[in-house]
Amino acid sequence: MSTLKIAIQKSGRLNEDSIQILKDAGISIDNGIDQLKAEASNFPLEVLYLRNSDIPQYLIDGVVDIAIVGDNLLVEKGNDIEVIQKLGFSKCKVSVAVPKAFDYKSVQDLNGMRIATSYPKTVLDFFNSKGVTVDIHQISGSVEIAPNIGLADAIVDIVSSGSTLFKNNLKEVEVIFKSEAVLAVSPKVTPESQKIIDTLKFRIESVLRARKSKYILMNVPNDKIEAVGKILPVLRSLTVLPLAQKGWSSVHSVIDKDTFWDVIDQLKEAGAEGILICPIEKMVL
Ligand SMILES: Nc1ncnc2c1ncn2[C@@H]1O[C@H](COP(=O)(O)OP(=O)(O)OP(=O)(O)O)[C@@H](O)[C@H]1O
Ligand SMILES: O=P(O)(O)OC[C@H]1O[C@H](OP(=O)(O)OP(=O)(O)O)[C@H](O)[C@@H]1O
Ligand SMILES: [Mg+2]
Repeated sequence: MSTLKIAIQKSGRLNEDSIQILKDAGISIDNGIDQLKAEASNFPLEVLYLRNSDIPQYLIDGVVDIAIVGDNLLVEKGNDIEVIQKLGFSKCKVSVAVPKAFDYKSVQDLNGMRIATSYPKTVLDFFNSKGVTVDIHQISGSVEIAPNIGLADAIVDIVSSGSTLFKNNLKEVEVIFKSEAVLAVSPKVTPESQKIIDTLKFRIESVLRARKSKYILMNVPNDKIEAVGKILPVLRSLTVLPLAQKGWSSVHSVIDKDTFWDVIDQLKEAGAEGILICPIEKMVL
């Protein structure tokens, strides 16, 4: 059987979450601290630990079959590298920011200005689409300092909490797009590798689904089950099991992790008691 080659970031913001998602998908690998390559012990997968910024080119060349990479880098690369799964971590925005004192009204205000960035193609495409001409200064890091040292009038960089902008006296004025870590596939992938990719994707989907959900159990008087059932969004139907105490049942379901506090209040009002919320490890539909 052939082995799938996957690229993940060697060190940085994506490294730990990338390894964790593979582990949660049942694949055991080392953390890449002292090595550039590792074989999974229980899945046909070879992991290459690379610089995030080098990964799009490795995908294009077919050096790796698949990768976990920041979507912003695929956008910057501009080739049609297929994204098969958004992974829900390393969420950020690629934004335009200007000094706080800049009286910004619209993107036209940046016509003829100098923009510092690590993402020149993204910047060019964005301003071209708005009919605005800018002068791009490409730098590879510490972009937010550029306006303060007179290198640029504005910047395009990654924004997450906004604290780097704040500390450098800048304000976000345009969000070009939102990014997160994604699973991307090489255009040169072979049919044999594709089969392993399908298995891996299936596992990762189950992990992501489980991360979004909680398992909920509660005791409900039998005459209130219908009312409780209306509150619970269920996969197929509720699981209802009789309790030792006559007239009561144990009701089980799956709920969205972000909304369970709201749902719990409604369930209590509808007559549910002894509510338990548990994590779900995997969820296969
Ligand atoms: N502050 C942030 N919050 C959330 N996600 C971020 C943030 N900064 C960057 N990211 C996302 O994480 C990815 C990796 O960022 P990181 O700073 O670790 O690496 P890098 O400087 O792009 O990479 P490398 O040195 O590996 O080439 C980025 O491409 C982006 O998608
Ligand atoms: O909005 P915030 O939460 O402040 O995050 C944004 C900052 O995070 C990233 O830098 P990082 O910390 O990865 O440093 P780097 O430039 O050395 O990669 C990015 O380049 C911004 O500078
Ligand atoms: Mg960074």
